[in-house]
Amino acid sequence: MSLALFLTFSVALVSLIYLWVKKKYSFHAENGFLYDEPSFPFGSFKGVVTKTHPVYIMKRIYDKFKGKAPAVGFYRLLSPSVMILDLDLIKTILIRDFDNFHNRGIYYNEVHDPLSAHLFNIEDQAWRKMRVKLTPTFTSNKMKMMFTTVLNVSNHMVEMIKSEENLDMIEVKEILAKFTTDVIGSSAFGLNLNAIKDPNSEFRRMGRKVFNTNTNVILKFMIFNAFKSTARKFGGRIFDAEVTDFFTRIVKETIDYRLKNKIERNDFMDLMIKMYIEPDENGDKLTFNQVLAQTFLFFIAGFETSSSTLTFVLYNLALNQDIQDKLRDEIKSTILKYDNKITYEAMNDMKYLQMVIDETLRLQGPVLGQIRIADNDYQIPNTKLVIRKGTHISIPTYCIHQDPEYYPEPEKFDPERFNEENKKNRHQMAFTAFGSGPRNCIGERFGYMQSKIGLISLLLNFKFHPTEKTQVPMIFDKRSPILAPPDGMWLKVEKL
Ligand code: HEM
Repeated sequence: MSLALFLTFSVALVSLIYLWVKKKYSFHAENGFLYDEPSFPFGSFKGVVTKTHPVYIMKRIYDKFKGKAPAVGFYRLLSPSVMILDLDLIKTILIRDFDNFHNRGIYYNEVHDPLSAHLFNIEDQAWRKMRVKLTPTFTSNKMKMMFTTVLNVSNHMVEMIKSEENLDMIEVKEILAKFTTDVIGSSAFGLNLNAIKDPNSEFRRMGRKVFNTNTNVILKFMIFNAFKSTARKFGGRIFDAEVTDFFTRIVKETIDYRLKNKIERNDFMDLMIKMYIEPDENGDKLTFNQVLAQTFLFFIAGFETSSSTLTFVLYNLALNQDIQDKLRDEIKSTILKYDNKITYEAMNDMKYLQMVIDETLRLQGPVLGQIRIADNDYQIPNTKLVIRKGTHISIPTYCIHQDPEYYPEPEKFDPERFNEENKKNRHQMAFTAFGSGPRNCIGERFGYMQSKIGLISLLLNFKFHPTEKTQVPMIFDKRSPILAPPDGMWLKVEKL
């Protein structure tokens, strides 16, 4: 090829790419939306992971456009997204018009990446059927049955902390992650994992592998999501072979062992095994891969969210000693009322405990927001704006939780925001740490229960203080998919 031909070809190619990108980035303008000016190739997310956490980018967009329109456009790489700013519209999308917004539009690949085809990601009828099947796992009755198992695990955690030689500077995030790993291991897999005591716990290592993502993994996830059908065609996998093989082996061994020894434990695995071997009223059974994916989801959804919540509760209590003392007093006096026993009923009677957890979820809730995808074109009520079919929708939970219109002095930790009266006077959508509508968090009860049990045990035995390594103010770890402290959570622990 001559140089002139080569140059002509290159110029033509660059011009074509330029026009294609320009067309992509004109989507919101063409649809009449206010939008955040994108820059190639990250769209609105320039500097994500390398410089900042996506939640700060979302907050910049929210603060700039809130009050100017019910919704604003932005771009994830080249894909258009719409952030919903108005609370009434959020309610309409999540609840009233749920039929048009029932999917999240997240990449999954049943064939090449079976772990990814779980309840959080799957769509349409497959999601509906699975949600109906899994809902009975999380009733109050089921929680009550698992209560003692969780309490036993939390007692192990207390013993482990007591045996530490130096309590002046302890990294509590890792201890709490081991606690919730053991809780999920025992309640979902029926295994006595002992990650708390075992520094080489395989389960904990797998958990770290899934959540301690690096730039490559996050970029891969963004690219697969931006080009879903191509990624599917080429067998794109989010989870690496080691994680897939580990969970496949554990689930298979657990099922085989229980079936062979006729073991029934009334836990999550039991329910899955029943759905695996017994057809439902339509004659459908779950496949092994379906069982595998849901069990894996319960593991990843269950341990990191709750351990992160617990980590931040301890952080907030260390920085607010008066609130810590008040909460400990409530725990002690409530237990006295219940024959000096920590019971399911006593736990549910601790109203201040609930308020402290909710205020933590407001300030540092692990999940940044809710996502949905528009099934069909959708005209935003009382406007001419139309959200086009296939557009990604973002509900900016973190930004709403930080909005001074709903929470005056938003950076202040104040559990009273969640007393009955304040809750009643606030818009229902101003607090959505567990999402809302038919696709909300299915594990909410379990998340609260393990967080509460962990806190009751810890506060009865220890007092928590900040150290010089405790970060104030908190700047979230830019590499973490959920909100997490950047270098662990270092606190001083005083034995009581
Ligand atoms: C403090 C703890 C937790 C928090 C803050 C939390 C938060 C959330 C949020 C915000 C969503 C998205 C809801 C939406 O899009 O409307 C979600 C979904 C989900 N969560 Fe949780 N979660 C927690 C604990 C758990 C636990 C313990 C489990 C299971 C053992 C769990 C399982 C799930 C599942 C399966 C979904 C997807 C539901 C669906 O698509 O139908 N979560 N969670």
